[in-house]
Amino acid sequence: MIQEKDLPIGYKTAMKDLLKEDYDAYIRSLDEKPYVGIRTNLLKLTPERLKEILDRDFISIPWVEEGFYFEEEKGVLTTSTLSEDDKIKSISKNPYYFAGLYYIQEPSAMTPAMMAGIKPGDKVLDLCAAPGGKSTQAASYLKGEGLLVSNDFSASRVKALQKNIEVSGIDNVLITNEDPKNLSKIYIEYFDKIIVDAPCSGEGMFRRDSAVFKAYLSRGPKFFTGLQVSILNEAAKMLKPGGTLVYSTCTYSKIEDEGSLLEFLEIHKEFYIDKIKADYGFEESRDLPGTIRLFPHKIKGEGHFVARLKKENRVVEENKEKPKKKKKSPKLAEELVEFLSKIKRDWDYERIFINKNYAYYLPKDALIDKSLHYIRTGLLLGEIKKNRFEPFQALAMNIKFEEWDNPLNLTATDERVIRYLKGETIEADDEYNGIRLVCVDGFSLGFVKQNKRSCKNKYYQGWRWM
Ligand SMILES: C[S@@+](CC[C@H](N)C(=O)[O-])C[C@H]1O[C@@H](n2cnc3c(N)ncnc32)[C@H](O)[C@@H]1O
Repeated sequence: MIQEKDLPIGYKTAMKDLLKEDYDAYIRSLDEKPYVGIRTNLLKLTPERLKEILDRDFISIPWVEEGFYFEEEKGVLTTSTLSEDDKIKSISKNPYYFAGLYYIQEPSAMTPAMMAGIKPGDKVLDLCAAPGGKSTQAASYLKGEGLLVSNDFSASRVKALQKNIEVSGIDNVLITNEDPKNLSKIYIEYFDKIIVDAPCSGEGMFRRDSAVFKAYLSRGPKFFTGLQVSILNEAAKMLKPGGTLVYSTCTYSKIEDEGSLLEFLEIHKEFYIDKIKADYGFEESRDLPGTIRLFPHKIKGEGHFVARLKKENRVVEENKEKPKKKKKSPKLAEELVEFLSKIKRDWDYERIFINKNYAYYLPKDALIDKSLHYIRTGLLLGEIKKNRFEPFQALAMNIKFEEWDNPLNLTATDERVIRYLKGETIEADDEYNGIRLVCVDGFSLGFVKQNKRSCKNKYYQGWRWM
């Protein structure tokens, strides 16, 4: 636990200036445990259904309809010391978590994507996206329509982003690992909504993550201001006129928050602040009205800063680009077509893209440019092998129960669920030969290759329950 005496003098002075008479209440809040939140994956179920299925009377997070406090686990998410039974009940080891029914997210961190006003059909860019909290939330709001481009600069962090997107069953997505400068050369005025959840000094996360505090002591806020402005500058180029840009940080530092925004607004006269109401205990910034701070002594959540900007609308010149010639549909391997025909869905075979034997289902009408480093172009369906098609985990997570003819549907309390998630061979109740979808209470978990009753495990090794 961090104590006042550990805090750098410069930080304390800045916080006293920011909080005035509330400073002591803020310091006291550092002694309290942080809140843990879960957010319903609206692609898979409603918040009411999630409550029912988890059989808990959760308290709602006031500012995010689909978010709940997970009171029992207020504090650190350690499961290594728990018994196997208690682990299953915990939020991060529950089979429904593996089915992608919810995302574990700090309650304040649910605010920025919600403030972006994302609607089905929008083109959304999440520019600093890893590990994927805001991206998975944005995809929930898109409801499978439109496009999500989810980017992170860090090659290591983008792996967690990819996993979280795939577990959530998202298909209308491009995942990139790029410097925003490269993206802005291609996606010119392309997006309706952009989220810049910027790298920051993390002052709002001190009580939650001691590593953030240590990093802060070595770098401090100034380091991040220039970086944030440079990211915002690239975002500006990619936003459509009339579009919305949400900038957020998990820091209180005015040098970063107001500082970066004022510098940005000075350069970009075409942007203005679209006011966020200071409801729910949020605090309006005195220096930049219409932007808000979330403080742990005011709300049940950690520290955050959120601003919503709009780009002025103007008449855009008609796109004179010649219509691209329709590409000839690739001749698809029979095995792939046969497999996809088992899933009750109207596949648009022209959207299937094969790269080195890997088959992807591309998002509709998405701009994809060879110069960029894509980690995923749409939904990774699987691999075309000699005389067979090997479906992948991402596809399984995207399939709905009713789309598969004879899923192996297990209840959450069936011991085979955890054995399956651990990678073991399990026995089915009925005989079948071939690839079969495994579900928990009607939600997909992965595939098995069944022979009579024996089900060879196809659950992705890197995601196993431990
Ligand atoms: C606050 S975290 C993002 C958290 C994420 N939005 C979420 O909700 O899960 C900031 C991210 O910015 C990334 N980052 C750092 N420099 C960047 C840059 N120049 N361009 C894009 N992303 C960058 C970091 O790798 C980090 O993942």
